[in-house]
Amino acid sequence: MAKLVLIRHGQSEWNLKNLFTGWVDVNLSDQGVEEAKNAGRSLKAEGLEFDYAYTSVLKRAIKTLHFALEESDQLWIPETKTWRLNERHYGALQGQDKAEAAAKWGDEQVHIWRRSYDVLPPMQDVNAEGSIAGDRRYANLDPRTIPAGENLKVTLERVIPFYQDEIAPKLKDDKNIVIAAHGNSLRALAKYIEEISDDDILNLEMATGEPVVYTFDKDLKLTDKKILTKKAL
Ligand SMILES: O=C(O)[C@H](O)COP(=O)(O)O
Repeated sequence: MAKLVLIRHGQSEWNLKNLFTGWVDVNLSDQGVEEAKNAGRSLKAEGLEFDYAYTSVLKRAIKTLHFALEESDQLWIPETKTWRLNERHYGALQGQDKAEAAAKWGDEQVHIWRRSYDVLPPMQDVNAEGSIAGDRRYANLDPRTIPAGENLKVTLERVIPFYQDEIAPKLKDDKNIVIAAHGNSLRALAKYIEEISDDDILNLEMATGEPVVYTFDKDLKLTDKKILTKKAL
């Protein structure tokens, strides 16, 4: 029975400041570091042992993975970083205050940008401050692949092929996998794995630093989902 564990990164400095973040590479806050370590302790308490780890190319997820693996004595396992697990690109909203955006455009519009399945945020100008143009970590990507703003649907369309090609075959081979990534790249994965409808995905939230443990049978049918909540520690 293969296990797949999803961990949303611990609180980031921009989560703390309530800023739209997306592809901006911000660090974990002090609380986020503690959340990541706690996640690792709960993995250890559950006896979860992994064969492979995956994360994004953003430090809040990479560090969360490392803190969690260190706390569970598994820092040695093979690890892959990919832009495909990055947070959804929040377009021109990146860097803006979420409360100020709600005051400017209205709560409903901001909620639609944040949680609707297929409404795109305003696109980011390639020359805008904080744009990833020229960022070495994306240098090998086809420029047409680099987003200027994504909704959950577009995020899912880049996350799921990676899952199908890289992760699903390993789960089928009975390997245990941990993924440390982001609220919306993980919502996309959860939507696919749990077969959540386009409407119902609006209501799925991923808490920071709370591992979600999926169990699959040998045909990759989902047999169990368990959330290791923070208060369980
Ligand atoms: O990118 C961000 O701002 C957050 O990581 C997730 O944002 P959300 O809560 O609006 O989905």
